[in-house]
Amino acid sequence: MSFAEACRAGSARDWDAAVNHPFVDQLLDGTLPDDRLRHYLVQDYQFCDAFVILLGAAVATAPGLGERLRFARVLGAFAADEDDYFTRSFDELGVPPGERAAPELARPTREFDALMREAAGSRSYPVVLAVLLVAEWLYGDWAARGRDRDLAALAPRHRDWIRLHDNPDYNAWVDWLRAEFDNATAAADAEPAAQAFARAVRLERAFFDDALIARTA
Ligand SMILES: Cc1ncc(CO)c(N)n1
Repeated sequence: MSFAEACRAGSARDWDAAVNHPFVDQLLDGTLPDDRLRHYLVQDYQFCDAFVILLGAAVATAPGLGERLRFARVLGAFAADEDDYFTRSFDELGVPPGERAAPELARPTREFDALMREAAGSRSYPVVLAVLLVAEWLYGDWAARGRDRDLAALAPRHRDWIRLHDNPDYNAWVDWLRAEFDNATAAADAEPAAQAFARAVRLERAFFDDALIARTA
């Protein structure tokens, strides 16, 4: 078992709970109420802010030009496609500018933000990779559940969020990140990376929990 697989196995309860979360079930079924999607996307747009910082830290701490360019390309694609998705969905859901830019943060959002900023500040490539890998791999895992569904029947704000996290480019990026994580942790003290990995998985689960239980603003 690779180190990445061992980390995932060590967090299997939280990982599986997140991948099979009722939020994901409802998203895949097209039954997710708009007020829940709205809450989730408003919080996730704040997640994206620190995620861009984390990708920037990956650019800065990667061992060489090849890896640096890989992160830089993903950063560019993220800044375009993902931001377009948010803008379109916020328009459809009638989210006002203030709530897009500076909403009240839910607790898992604050904690995830803190974890990503800490990881970026650590300037440790394995720790940066651990948090990036969880965010991308876990999202790839739940989105892959859509493969045996008729996604064409879904509203674009549901369908596009699933497809952003399950397409050939995205899947190749997750595979690459996983291999990079295995390499980087083989060459360094892996314990801080393993801890960051476990913390990130807990927060992914909490992030979905919050999306379903939080009160509508
Ligand atoms: C909370 C969360 N985790 C992971 C992703 C995918 O990077 C996302 N958009 N939001």
